[in-house]
Amino acid sequence: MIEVEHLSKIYGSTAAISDITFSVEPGEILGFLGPNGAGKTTTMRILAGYLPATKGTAKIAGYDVHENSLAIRQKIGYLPETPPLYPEMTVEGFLHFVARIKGISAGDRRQKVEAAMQRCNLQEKRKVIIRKLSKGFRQRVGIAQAIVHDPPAIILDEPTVGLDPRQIIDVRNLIKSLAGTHTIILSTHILPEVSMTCSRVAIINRGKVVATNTPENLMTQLTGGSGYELEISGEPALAKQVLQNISGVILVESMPTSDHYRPHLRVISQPGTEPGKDIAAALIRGGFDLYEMRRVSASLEDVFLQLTTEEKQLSPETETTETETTETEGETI
Ligand SMILES: Nc1ncnc2c1ncn2[C@@H]1O[C@H](COP(=O)(O)OP(=O)(O)OP(=O)(O)O)[C@@H](O)[C@H]1O
Repeated sequence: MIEVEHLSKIYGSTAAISDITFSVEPGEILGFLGPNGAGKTTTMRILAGYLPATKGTAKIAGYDVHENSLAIRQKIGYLPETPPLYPEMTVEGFLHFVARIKGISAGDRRQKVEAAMQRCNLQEKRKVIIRKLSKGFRQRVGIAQAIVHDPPAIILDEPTVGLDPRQIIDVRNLIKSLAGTHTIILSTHILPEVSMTCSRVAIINRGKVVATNTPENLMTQLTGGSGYELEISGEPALAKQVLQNISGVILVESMPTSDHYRPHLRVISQPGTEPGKDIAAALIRGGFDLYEMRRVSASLEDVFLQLTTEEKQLSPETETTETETTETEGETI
């Protein structure tokens, strides 16, 4: 549904994004995760047809976003970081206005606006002036304006920024409820947002996509699976030898402890294996005491930090050398 190929954007001498390639399958929510300045907003704007790329292509529902920027606006709903609202209008009045400028026929408008309000749980606020709404409700109006014409693809740029914890949960649930019938790309710098909301994640850092996968696979791929932490007695080097021969064990390493503590070991196991029972049995057989054994798994945070600090890449990326382009943009509804 969304296909991005070798996309780059250069501002003067700054490469905001550099040769990025990814796709979003119909009905899925892709989290576009990266730290501040990584290039998320730039990518979202290009996808929404508001900013030309320097190089590469982006297609939504088969349309090139640059060559068909008018047609593409019928195919997408876009929520920029700051929702484009008219604060003096009522919720219902504003959504009717948006429906009209998005080309919905007069006969269909009422039904489409009702459907968007229902989806975003806004019926009780229909007569309220937008200025008087809480930030959470304003964000729901922002999402309602993005979906009022029932677009197949939705682009959300940092949709929960500035909301309180309760509002964040509401907006995330709303986004999840849109999956299946819509294809969604959601940019965020918040790690839990992707594991809670998205079926897949593309991690972007310094303008490059450094990994794309499900959150679970990313963790497995980068850590070689989950593992165990052990507290034992005896000589750690000997224990390592014993443990390294167990089927399913990839790596055994000593964990730093001060001298007067018992040795601690970390055992990394192959994805899909559960060698815990064998580990315990081998240690006891080998004459070691096992004081503690804990299951540990990497968090998405570990993966993110690894990818964005060491710039470790799961797939090779190519550098681009490009020159400056001019930019024309105007963020209207
Ligand atoms: N109009 C512009 N002119 C020059 N440089 C820009 C412009 N817009 C963005 N940049 C630069 O491009 C890079 C990517 O910016 P972008 O806003 O896309 O990142 P982001 O991931 O959305 O970050 P944030 O979460 O902080 O908004 C940054 O280095 C930024 O300073």
